[in-house]
Amino acid sequence: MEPAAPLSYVFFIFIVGFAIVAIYELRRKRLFLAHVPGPRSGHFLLGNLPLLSRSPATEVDFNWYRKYGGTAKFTGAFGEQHLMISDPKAVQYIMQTAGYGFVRPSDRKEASRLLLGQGVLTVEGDDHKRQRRMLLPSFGSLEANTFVPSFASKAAQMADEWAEMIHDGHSTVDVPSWVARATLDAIGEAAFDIQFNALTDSSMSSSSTKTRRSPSNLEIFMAESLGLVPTPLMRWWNDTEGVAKDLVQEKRSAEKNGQDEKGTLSRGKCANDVLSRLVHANGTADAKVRLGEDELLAQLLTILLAGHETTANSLSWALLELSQQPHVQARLRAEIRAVRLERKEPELTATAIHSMPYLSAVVKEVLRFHAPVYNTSRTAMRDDVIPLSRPLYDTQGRPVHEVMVPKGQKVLISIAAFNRDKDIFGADADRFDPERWLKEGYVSKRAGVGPYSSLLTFGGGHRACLGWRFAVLELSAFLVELVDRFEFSVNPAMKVHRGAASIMIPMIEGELDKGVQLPLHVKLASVDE
Ligand code: HEM
Repeated sequence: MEPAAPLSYVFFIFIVGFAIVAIYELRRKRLFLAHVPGPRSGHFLLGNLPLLSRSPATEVDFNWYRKYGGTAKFTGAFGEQHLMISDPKAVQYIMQTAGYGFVRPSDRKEASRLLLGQGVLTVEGDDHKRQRRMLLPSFGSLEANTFVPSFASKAAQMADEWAEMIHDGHSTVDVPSWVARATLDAIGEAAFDIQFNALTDSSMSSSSTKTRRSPSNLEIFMAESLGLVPTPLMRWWNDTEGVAKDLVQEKRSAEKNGQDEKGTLSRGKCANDVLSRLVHANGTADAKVRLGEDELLAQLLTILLAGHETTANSLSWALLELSQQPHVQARLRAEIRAVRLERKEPELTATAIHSMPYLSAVVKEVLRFHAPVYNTSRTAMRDDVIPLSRPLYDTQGRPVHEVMVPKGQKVLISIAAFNRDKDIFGADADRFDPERWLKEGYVSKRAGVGPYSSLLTFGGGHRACLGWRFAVLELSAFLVELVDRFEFSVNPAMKVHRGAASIMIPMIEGELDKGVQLPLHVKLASVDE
């Protein structure tokens, strides 16, 4: 009888086999993208990832858009080739036409699942369709409109605090730390009818972006290596190792108890807030589509995470832009005051906001120019062909109007670069100018993938942001209250840095270690303006 092969041989054969399969797969994928242009790989192990992770947010996206158009390949960890795409037709195909043919990468989903549970942000396919169908009615325009007075009252509460801080005619306010708390209060009330009282409790700094910073090579390596662990193994790890899961569970129980005290979850009472509406809709839905208790609770954390820092950071960027462009600020203030004077309403309403075209143009331009979610990832579920609006050229200089991608191809959709596309937003797309939205036909409507105008800021297709109407109205309500009362300016010597966290945060050059911050000068706006 032959002696059993020593374990080391088996291990060696396994490693060699694994390496052969991996190299074959890498080469096969490379062939697909042979004619796609892109930068040289940087780091020997991590490719272009250190450049992408450590550059100011959106800088690489804009450089590659200028150099290669809306389609470029780049190198990820272990030599794997990725696509960066902002070409409008390609984005439309990936996010909309291909249905669930392109999904969120499984490693990212598992990380989100740990944090959020099985909410609409983390599930795919039929589960996603079902959850989204249950959620959609709670996020309609009528529903969002009802929250305008509540958004405005949170803004007014913050404005009162700022007014108290003004001495000798002005004050310096670190905008993100305030707006993070005010928008947390706003989403708490609108989504759950919960008073977080973050504005009155300054120790409750809600912004998790405070602790985020640019990752080291080791951190990038760890994140990418995690992606190589098969999904079932990660799931097993999550389910059994469970420390993080316990934490999430604790959160869920706390939320559940809070809601149960009011009888909202258990009785399905239909109050105004998103969660109550959802619970009510769920209670009356067909059993086949109804969300389980875990799924319901997962939506809670999802909405809080998806809907809070995004809006808070947009507001910071909006106030920075207004500080840098006093003429835009003055024109906006004039419109706000004229409409308020004419309507003489005791509180701000959605109808008043809808009768301010310049406000709408400013909000759109801020969301275009400073999209807080500046990119999003997808993985191809099958070999596929992505159509392009603008051709690439093969080695013989022949135009190619589509890109063939293999199953498993990772795609980074650059929301930021899409929002600067000159074919959609005009030759001056790199300039902040709300005026473009007021000129009939200036912004092309052909790129109809996003839910809000021609922007990709809220994603698009079947996974488009559910809370975009809330975000737009919340931003508008805050701007109305703040710009009516204050004049904003900025120290021209201060260089603002577009911080690359998972969302884009304002930071200050020379003080990046302090995390998110944006000190602006604030004084009471003259009443005669
Ligand atoms: C300026 C503010 C906001 C921005 C820029 C933003 C952006 C986005 C983007 C880009 C996506 C799609 C991500 C992808 O396709 O991978 C998304 C999804 C989502 N957003 Fe927002 N969002 C904002 C505010 C909100 C608010 C206020 C809420 C809730 C009240 C919300 C809830 C959601 C949910 C639930 C999803 C997941 C939708 C799905 O997967 O079907 N967002 N958001």
